[in-house]
Amino acid sequence: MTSPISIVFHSGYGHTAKVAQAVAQGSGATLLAINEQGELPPEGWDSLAASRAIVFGSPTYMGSVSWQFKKFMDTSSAVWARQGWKDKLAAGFTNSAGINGDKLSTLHTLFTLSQQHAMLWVSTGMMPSNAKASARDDVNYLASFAGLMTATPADATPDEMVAGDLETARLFGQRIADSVRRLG
Ligand SMILES: Cc1cc2nc3c(=O)[nH]c(=O)nc-3n(C[C@H](O)[C@H](O)[C@H](O)COP(=O)(O)O)c2cc1C
Repeated sequence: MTSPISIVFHSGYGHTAKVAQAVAQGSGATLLAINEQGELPPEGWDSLAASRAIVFGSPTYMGSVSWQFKKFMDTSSAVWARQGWKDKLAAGFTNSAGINGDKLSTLHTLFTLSQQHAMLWVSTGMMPSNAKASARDDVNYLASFAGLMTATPADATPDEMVAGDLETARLFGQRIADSVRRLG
């Protein structure tokens, strides 16, 4: 059976793809990768049209989404014109090198995209790990509420990503799947 949840994402070097896979593990979502030309796979737009929830994912490049993701955003204006995604659930995630790195700016871009499409935004719904005893591997160590944030040191490979961040991504995926079940 096709999943009611799609994850549409771009990843230049494989790190955001790893996060997307973890969100998919938690949510059972279908992955739709935007390629280096900023294009969806052939079935992509139809899959999005059939989805109950769409999760947007992009690396943070220069404090915003990648140009490939922005091309997808601008192409989605055709869907916007007929309000094709109205009342679908939406959520977003971004990965970058810095612990901060202006990731919130990217999440705001994804949120604004969802609101232009009249979608219903799902937050992380997770408490932060922000106590003295908290460790980098704890769930939601980056303390993000608006959407999922993960941070990968600039010289780390996708296989060296922080396990706690990937667990946070799985839990975020579970919350999106729960939201789909609850809201129908
Ligand atoms: C063009 C470019 C711009 C970047 N800008 C930022 C930035 O603004 N903030 C940050 O923390 N990291 C920045 N980075 C680092 C990436 O976010 C980081 O390497 C990330 O893991 C890349 O994800 P990807 O492998 O999915 O492309 C930038 C990397 C590139 C290539």
